[in-house]
Amino acid sequence: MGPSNVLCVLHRVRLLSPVWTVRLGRSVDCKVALDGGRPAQCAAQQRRRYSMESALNQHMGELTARESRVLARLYEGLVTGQRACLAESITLVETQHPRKRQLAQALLQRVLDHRRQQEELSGGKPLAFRVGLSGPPGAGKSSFIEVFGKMLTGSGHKVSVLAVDPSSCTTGGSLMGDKTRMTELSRDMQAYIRPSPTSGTLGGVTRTTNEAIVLCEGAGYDIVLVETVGVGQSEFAVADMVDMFVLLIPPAGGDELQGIKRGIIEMADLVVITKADGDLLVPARKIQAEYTSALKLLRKKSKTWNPKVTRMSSLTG
Ligand SMILES: Nc1nc2c(ncn2[C@@H]2O[C@H](COP(=O)(O)OP(=O)(O)OP(=O)(O)O)[C@@H](O)[C@H]2O)c(=O)[nH]1
Repeated sequence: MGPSNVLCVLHRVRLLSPVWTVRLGRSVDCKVALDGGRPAQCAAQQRRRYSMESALNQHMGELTARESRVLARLYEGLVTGQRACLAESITLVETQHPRKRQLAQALLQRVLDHRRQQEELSGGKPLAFRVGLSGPPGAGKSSFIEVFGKMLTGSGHKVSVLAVDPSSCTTGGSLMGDKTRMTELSRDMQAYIRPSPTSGTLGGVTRTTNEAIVLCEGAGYDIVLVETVGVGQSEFAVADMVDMFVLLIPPAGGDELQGIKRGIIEMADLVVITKADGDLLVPARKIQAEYTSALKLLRKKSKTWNPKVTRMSSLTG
């Protein structure tokens, strides 16, 4: 058992994902809000898509010559996969400055248009797969992402990691997305790691994260991992933006099922019991059995997918 197990599940889910996201019956508003690039899966989604596009157009005032140059530079750099331009573009969408917000909206519009063209060329298949990863502090999320991310880049994927940390709103910076937590992956040229500071509200998490996802996809990253600390409301918003939501649970710490909000368990498509090695292997097995029973009691969300519980170790596989 190990990250490769998760990779297998991910591949299976990816095959199902176009029908699956809709069948799960989730609110897909967040995902569709800025996601004109995905093939329209139902009339309602299409309606939302058009209303978002017209909203974007309305907000776009006249750009100055300098702004147009900045926009062209960022767009060209982004779609040709330049990491510096991706970083600058994400900073732009995170801004609170009204004029820069307009520029960000114009950039997003161009990136969405580009992605739509790319998707048409690939026969309507979504170009990227989004995975949300959540768990309590210390669950082993960054260790898992490090190993899992390397495995994905090793099999030819381009991976971006967005670390959402709503607690950082007072400083405006992100504490959680510190690159030093994923040293190997941050050196990998096929991976891009980005803390995603928020404007402090749930709406802030939703907007900036959603827009950052769109930019990463526009820059050619075909797997987008969104990491949240499973202690607030932000993971509910993130769960709605992704194709697959993974809950990471550590084996130690007492009554784990009590400690995790039931609602988050209900959102999970895959539960991963982390640190299943050494002395923690036995408790990991026990928790795996508990979660397997707990998930059986929950209402089935999808006809095509049953949430799974697996265990892994970032140290031993
Ligand atoms: N034995 C063992 N320890 C692990 C494993 N994965 C992570 N750890 C340890 O668990 C601790 C927390 O790991 P992190 O990966 O930083 O956990 P996190 O969920 O990202 O933590 P936050 O950044 O606080 O949210 C570290 O001391 C790791 O060395 C594992 O697979 N096995």
